[in-house]
Amino acid sequence: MKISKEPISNIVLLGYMGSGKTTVGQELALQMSWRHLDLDDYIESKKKMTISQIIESKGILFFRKLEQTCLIELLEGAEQTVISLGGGTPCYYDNMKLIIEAPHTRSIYLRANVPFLTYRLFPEKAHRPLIAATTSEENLAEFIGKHLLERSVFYNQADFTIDVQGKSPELLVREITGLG
Ligand SMILES: Nc1ncnc2c1ncn2[C@@H]1O[C@H](COP(=O)(O)OP(=O)(O)OP(=O)(O)O)[C@@H](O)[C@H]1O
Ligand SMILES: O=C(O)C1=C[C@@H](O)[C@@H](O)[C@H](O)C1
Ligand SMILES: [Mg+2]
Repeated sequence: MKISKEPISNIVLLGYMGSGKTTVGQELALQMSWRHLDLDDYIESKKKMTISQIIESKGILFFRKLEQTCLIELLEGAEQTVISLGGGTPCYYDNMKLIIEAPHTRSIYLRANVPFLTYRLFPEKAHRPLIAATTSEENLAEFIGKHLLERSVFYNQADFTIDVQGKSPELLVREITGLG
């Protein structure tokens, strides 16, 4: 965790798909009267395409490079801002280093377990290109289990971790604003 006498002026939310980064980020920004920026939304409005369309037409590598460019743009301009990342953002290139070293910025991992993510994501898989093709909850759980294990190495580098299971967005916002 960084040690800084400067006040925190940005919060970055990270975690697996479906952990609530967008939902909690919106609520947190509202409560703090800060700006909310969602990296997936930023990419989509910049390219005027959905993430699914970008990955389908240009490929995953193009998307990951674009994601890093956009991450840097958001971090550079941020002040009193809550930034909700995409699920994979911290796990590519040196993105996690960029997040950790961003000035006046606190990173928070919204952690959820495999059964919870499977339950939440299965009905919503259609607009999430990495899991859209999974055919059953069992297949999805197996995919998430392996994927989360690989990604946790990056997520665990966040300044703070909060477990999200069974908590409303409002309760999560209270936990986040109560962090030291
Ligand atoms: N704390 C919560 N309580 C109840 N439902 C929630 C909560 N957080 C998120 N949700 C719901 O879970 C789903 C996924 O949430 P959300 O889109 O915010 O996740 P995400 O982490 O931004 O996912 P992605 O990485 O795909 O962008 C949405 O239907 C949302 O309404
Ligand atoms: O977990 C991931 O790799 C992704 C999550 C989404 O937020 C999007 O950024 C995209 O669908 C990729
Ligand atoms: Mg999101």
